[in-house]
Amino acid sequence: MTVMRIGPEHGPVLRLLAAARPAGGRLTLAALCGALALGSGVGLMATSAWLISRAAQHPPVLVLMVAIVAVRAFGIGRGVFRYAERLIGHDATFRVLADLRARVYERLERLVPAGLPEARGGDLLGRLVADVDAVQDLYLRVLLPAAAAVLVGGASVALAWSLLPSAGVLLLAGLLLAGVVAPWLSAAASRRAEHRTADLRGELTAHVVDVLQGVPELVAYGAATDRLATAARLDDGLTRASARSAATAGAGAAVTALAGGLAVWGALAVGIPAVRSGHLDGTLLAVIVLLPLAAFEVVAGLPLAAQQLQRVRRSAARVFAVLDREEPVRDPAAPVPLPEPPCTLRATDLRARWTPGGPYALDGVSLDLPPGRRCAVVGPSGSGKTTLTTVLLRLLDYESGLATLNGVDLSDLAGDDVRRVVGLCGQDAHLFDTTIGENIRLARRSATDEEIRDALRRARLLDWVETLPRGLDTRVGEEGAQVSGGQRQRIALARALLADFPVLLLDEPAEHLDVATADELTADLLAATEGRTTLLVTHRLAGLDAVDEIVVLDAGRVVQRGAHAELLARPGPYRAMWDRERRHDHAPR
Ligand SMILES: Nc1ncnc2c1ncn2[C@@H]1O[C@H](COP(=O)(O)OP(=O)(O)OP(=O)(O)O)[C@@H](O)[C@H]1O
Repeated sequence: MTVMRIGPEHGPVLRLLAAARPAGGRLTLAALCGALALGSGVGLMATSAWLISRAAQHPPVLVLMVAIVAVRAFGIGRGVFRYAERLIGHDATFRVLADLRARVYERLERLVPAGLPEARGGDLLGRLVADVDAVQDLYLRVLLPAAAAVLVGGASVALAWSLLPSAGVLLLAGLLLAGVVAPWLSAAASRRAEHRTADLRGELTAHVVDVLQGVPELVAYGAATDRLATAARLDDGLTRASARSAATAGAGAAVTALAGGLAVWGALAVGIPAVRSGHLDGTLLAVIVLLPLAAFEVVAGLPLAAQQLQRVRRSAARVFAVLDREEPVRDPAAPVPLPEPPCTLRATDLRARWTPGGPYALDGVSLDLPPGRRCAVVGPSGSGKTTLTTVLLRLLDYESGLATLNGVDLSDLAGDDVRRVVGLCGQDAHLFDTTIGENIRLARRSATDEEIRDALRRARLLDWVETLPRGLDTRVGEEGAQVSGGQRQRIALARALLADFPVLLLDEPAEHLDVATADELTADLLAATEGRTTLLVTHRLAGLDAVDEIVVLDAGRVVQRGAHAELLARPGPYRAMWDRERRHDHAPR
């Protein structure tokens, strides 16, 4: 049997169903338990109705025994099956969600930084958390209740029909009104509101994250009021959309209650004449009258489910938009195995840009990094330094020219393999809210405390760590907030040193530090990387006499290259940058 392949050309709901295929068995079992729970409810009502009527005739108690046992069984079964349905249904759903969330996260990892130019952090967070959460409703609140409603609704109609066909027809009509027409109307009325809800929630999360991250600037510039007003406006929109959804849900519930009431009256209207004419046993009248009460419980959740389906559709579309996003760098179908170290990284005449048709951020850049060589790339802001490291890390494809690792084209290697050999310590290296030791151990889980100390020693931070009462176990706070900027960068450097990448890229590691701290850090990291293949991106020139070659970039092109002394010896951009830096450093403050 061929299984239909579901892909991006299909709707989001169909794709969610396909995503649940591995949990199909569990979901079916949950649906069955749900149907048995609702069926027990209907059975309980019908049997109790008969029992009460029959008991009023004072028959021998043995006549009632089977019904009494059935009432007990249905009563217990209702609770047990409901519990089993919740347990199995949630277990299956959370497995599907965990898998989906992991897929979204993996895709985000591959998309950043070039594949999501317009993305906002909060919106992505919303997609990863709230939207993935929202799709659980498809399984728990739409599929399972709908499956149970079809099974139990059908069985209830069949039971009513077998007792009195006209009561069966009335029950069927009522159930169709409450279980098909009301949900359809609810879905139609709430489609816009539900779609707006998912989008507004994403916008509000993005805005709130943006505001929270910028609290110091907003307070300093007195701009908080404006940003809070925008948050309040988005929140109002969300409240209005939610109120509309709630009103529609209320209307759906009202239609269901009305249909249920009409079905009870209808059953009375056809049942009494049937008893009078002898077509229905008097003890069964209570059964056909009370049966709709239980049967309508089966469809009561469907208008809300139809509404939730709209919400799920929108959230799923937002999740699939991330999953379908084209990767900025495509791994080859059959990647070439990673060459063994020592490694030579070479770039020849590289041209690369961030957007197709946009300006070239790198326009003919060549670079040679044989084992042990240290190069610095300098140049004004926007000259393409970071773009070069991004290409060498295989996070952005180059358009022409060639970049090779031991002679193998980077494009023939898997990106993850390249990043096993070429490591980055960036200007905003992230510190996790844990201890200094754990932040460094991230580079190598098996590292011993002694190896971590050694990395810290090379990053010139060990003396400071040893003065701390808790040493390596000192917590660094969120984003390293409890350590200074210089210490943060040194922890990141120690991490990169511990990882022991054959080729190390350092992208402006001293960027956010004051001049004295920055120069000290640069000197220390140059001492720590002696003899290692290193590319240092910087716009400060102090200390660069220690590297083998300096490449000067401007507007994506190499405008000068050579050793520090050579470049200073002749007029040119490097000497102009150097003179500017000196003047700035010696200017009175
Ligand atoms: N993620 C990105 N998406 C789109 N364009 C980008 C991105 N990153 C950089 N660019 C563009 O590429 C060009 C080179 O930027 P790049 O960040 O490489 O310069 P840089 O020399 O590292 O600058 P700085 O010293 O300020 O970090 C710039 O015009 C910049 O606007």
